[in-house]
Amino acid sequence: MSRNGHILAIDQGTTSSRAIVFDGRGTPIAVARREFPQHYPGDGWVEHDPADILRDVRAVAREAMEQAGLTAAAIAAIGITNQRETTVVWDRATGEPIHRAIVWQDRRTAALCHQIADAGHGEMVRAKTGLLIDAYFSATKIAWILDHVPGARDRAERGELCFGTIDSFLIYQLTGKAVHATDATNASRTMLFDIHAQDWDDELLALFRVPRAMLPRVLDSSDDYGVTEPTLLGAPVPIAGVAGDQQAAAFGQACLSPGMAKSTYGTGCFALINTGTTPVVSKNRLLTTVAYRLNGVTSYAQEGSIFVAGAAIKWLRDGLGVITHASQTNDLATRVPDSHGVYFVPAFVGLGAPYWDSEARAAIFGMTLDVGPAHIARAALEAVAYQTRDLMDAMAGDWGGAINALRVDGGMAANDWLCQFLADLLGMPVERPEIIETTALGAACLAALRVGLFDGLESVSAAWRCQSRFEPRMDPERRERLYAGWRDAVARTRSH
Ligand SMILES: Nc1ncnc2c1ncn2[C@@H]1O[C@H](COP(=O)(O)OP(=O)(O)O)[C@@H](O)[C@H]1O
Ligand SMILES: O=P(O)(O)OC[C@H](O)CO
Repeated sequence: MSRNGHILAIDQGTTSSRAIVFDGRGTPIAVARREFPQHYPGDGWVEHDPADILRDVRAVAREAMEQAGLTAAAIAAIGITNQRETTVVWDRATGEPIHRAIVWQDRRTAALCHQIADAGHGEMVRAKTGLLIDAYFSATKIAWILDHVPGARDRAERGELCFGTIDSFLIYQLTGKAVHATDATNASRTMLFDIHAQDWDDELLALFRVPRAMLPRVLDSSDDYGVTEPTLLGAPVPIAGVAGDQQAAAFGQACLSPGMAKSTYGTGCFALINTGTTPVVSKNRLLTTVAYRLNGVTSYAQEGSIFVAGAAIKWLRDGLGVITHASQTNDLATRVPDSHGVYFVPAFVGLGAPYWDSEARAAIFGMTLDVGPAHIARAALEAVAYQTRDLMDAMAGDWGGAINALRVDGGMAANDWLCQFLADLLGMPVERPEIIETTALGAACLAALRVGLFDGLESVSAAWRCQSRFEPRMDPERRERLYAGWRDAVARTRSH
């Protein structure tokens, strides 16, 4: 951020809510974070209590401001970024949710999705939304709430209920119920939004049985989202930037021209490549999605979503007990010359892109009696790199042009060994930025553009600085041999 003024970024994620204050040069000066409870009320069901989310977002926003020693007068704007697809339905008059939020990971509508796909709607959905019919996206989650909360469907038809992803729910609440809006990146994850026409689509609304009256207005990612209630920070502050977290990360990584790619390693892994103002339809089961929309002009991305990355490391810690801290995997991996032929396919909740096999389950292959914790830890890290290679090969096939480097971020990107192995396996440089909080930075940049702290996209590129660059070192023969072993292991976990 080139001029005076600070930006408050709110990053509402799957397991925690964060608020980060950025100074005028885009440097984070204060961070507050709270974890909140996950609810698993059924097999494959995952819910969040929107009241927990709202309470924590308010709290972390104030904590970050206090830490930074700032009042609302010093904040030029707020940027919001969020876990995507997660669905909230609330009462327009009171703002009260009528059900807990159904989280993106929730599989309860998988059977409904199979039915809709079997009825032959896949092509139409794909052509309009860029998505594959899957329980991951919001559409069938909304329908589920309308079908299971008594009277909800009629009330939704009458316009008494609002639907929103988490961004939209927060905007509604933080503006004192004044604004019901979302941005184009979040809309593109609902399976109800035509990414070419940039509008909700009647054919999709009819197919998924979602009344138009409950939908938010779709604005640019850098836009006027109203002002916060004075009680939040002591005075009203404009909300000026909004994007889904993976799109915000790509923006914060300055992936602003075609062919630039990022991969975020948190609970899951999400790789995005900017394809410019032309949406590229994947031949390799990747998603086409909105990267950002500025001044009414849409930039698109291709996305590969992997459901388990850091979650496998968490499982080594909490499930298997072979480590006490995730960062120990770095040392364990260097303690052995290789994984001793062990492959760990972390399909704990099925496989995402490019396989989309929700019935596949995790497995560890190739164990002999001399395999120890270091080999397993190494295999778990390697799996993250192999899955990224799956995505990057698919992207390269669709994209056609050169992908010169992969920019990485997220909690796992702190692992040097992983970054080096990733570069080796991709045969491509891997770049880690100085500011690892790229998701929040992206939301801050979007807000900064709107309120004039940034002049244009060049300022976003200038704010990105490389901290470490990992060059590929592995010989190609070894790289391909290792990767062939992974492909074989994946084939053995597939459900069909
Ligand atoms: N040094 C590390 N090496 C490997 N994995 C790590 C390391 N640090 C964190 N992780 C993993 O990264 C994840 C946390 O990343 P984070 O970006 O905070 O996730 P999220 O935003 O999805 O909650 C955890 O699953 C953790 O196991
Ligand atoms: O909250 P995260 O970082 O796990 O990201 C979740 C994604 O947006 C889901 O699509």
